[in-house]
Amino acid sequence: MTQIELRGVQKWFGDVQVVKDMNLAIADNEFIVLLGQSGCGKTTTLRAIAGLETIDEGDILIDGKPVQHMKASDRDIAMVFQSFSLYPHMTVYENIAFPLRATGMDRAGIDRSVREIAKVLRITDLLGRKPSALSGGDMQRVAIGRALVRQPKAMLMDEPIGALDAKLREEMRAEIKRLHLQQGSTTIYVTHDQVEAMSLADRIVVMHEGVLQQIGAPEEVYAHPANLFVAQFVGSPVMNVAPVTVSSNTQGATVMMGGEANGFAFPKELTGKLNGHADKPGALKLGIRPEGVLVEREERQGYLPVEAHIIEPLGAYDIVDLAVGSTMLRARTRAGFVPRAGEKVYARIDPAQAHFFDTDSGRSLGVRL
Ligand SMILES: Nc1ncnc2c1ncn2[C@@H]1O[C@H](COP(=O)(O)OP(=O)(O)OP(=O)(O)O)[C@@H](O)[C@H]1O
Repeated sequence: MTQIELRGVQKWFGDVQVVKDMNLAIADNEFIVLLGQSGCGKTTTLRAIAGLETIDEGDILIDGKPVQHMKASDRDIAMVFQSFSLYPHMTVYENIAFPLRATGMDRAGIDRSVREIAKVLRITDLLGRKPSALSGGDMQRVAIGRALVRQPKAMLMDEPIGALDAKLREEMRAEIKRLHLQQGSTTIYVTHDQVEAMSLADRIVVMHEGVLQQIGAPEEVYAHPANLFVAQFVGSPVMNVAPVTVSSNTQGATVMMGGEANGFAFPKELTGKLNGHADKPGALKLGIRPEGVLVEREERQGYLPVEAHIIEPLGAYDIVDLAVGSTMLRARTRAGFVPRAGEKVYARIDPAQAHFFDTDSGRSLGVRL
């Protein structure tokens, strides 16, 4: 049982505040991913939890007990870094056994634990090798084995697979997930890669400039981003965001984009849900993911004529840039659906997938249609 809680954590490096009033409660066995751009304070947060960094204000609690004044070695937390940090002169077996030797465990106990974790990580065959004879993925398996072997209260991982090539990263991602499901330890994982975050996390914590932006299950963060930063950081290709104006009559609402001539039809309840933003010029931005921009080759009721500019074939599907007046919208279509750039096609915005944001604060207005 390990719960971790951050209450009002603040951290400065000199004059620069890198973690701002961080509050977070992590449940036992939960896999939490801290996601954000380089420099947003993820690593500092992780290191503070591990005890490798002090904090200036707030509390860090492990199982309800404040630990911010406790030494790293007394917190019983294991950490895995991007650089593998194995002892080069020791075999894989000795590397994994090392943390157990320090605890004074007897030889038979150590042997049992090392073999058990090696089996889980499928590296039994490698126990006799030196790190120099391992692939990058195997080195990281060993580093994970060494971290897990003493059954720590929690496992912290800082971009553990960031240095591996794309194919291996995908493999290791699946393996880390399997390991977590099998071992079930409370895990905090740092990455700037949103695909990694989406695929691993029970909950994602999105950070930006030291400030927690949103905490939620991957599907929640993807489907209901709290603000423009989250909306454009999570999801690939990036969500389209454009300034819009909204007008309405008895039939329905119209969302204008890229000039007055381009109006997309929306249900009439939209205006009521915009909290007065519809009447304020410049107050609104619409966000729509490429899969929410629907494209047809033939004219259809409710679709606007638009011109296809660039077509990016991505194998399973295409990403097509569509000029809607002066605004460019990226749509996701079936492969080859729009045959050529320059083609006139017809587009609609799926109201159920549309997001509306306050221009000034960037906050989502929480409109659900
Ligand atoms: N020891 C330090 N002294 C001064 N500034 C630091 C120190 N460690 C980190 N910083 C700064 O604090 C900010 C947050 O760094 P941090 O490493 O936590 O970010 P990050 O989101 O993990 O980024 P990355 O993915 O690049 O590691 C950065 O601007 C960084 O330059």
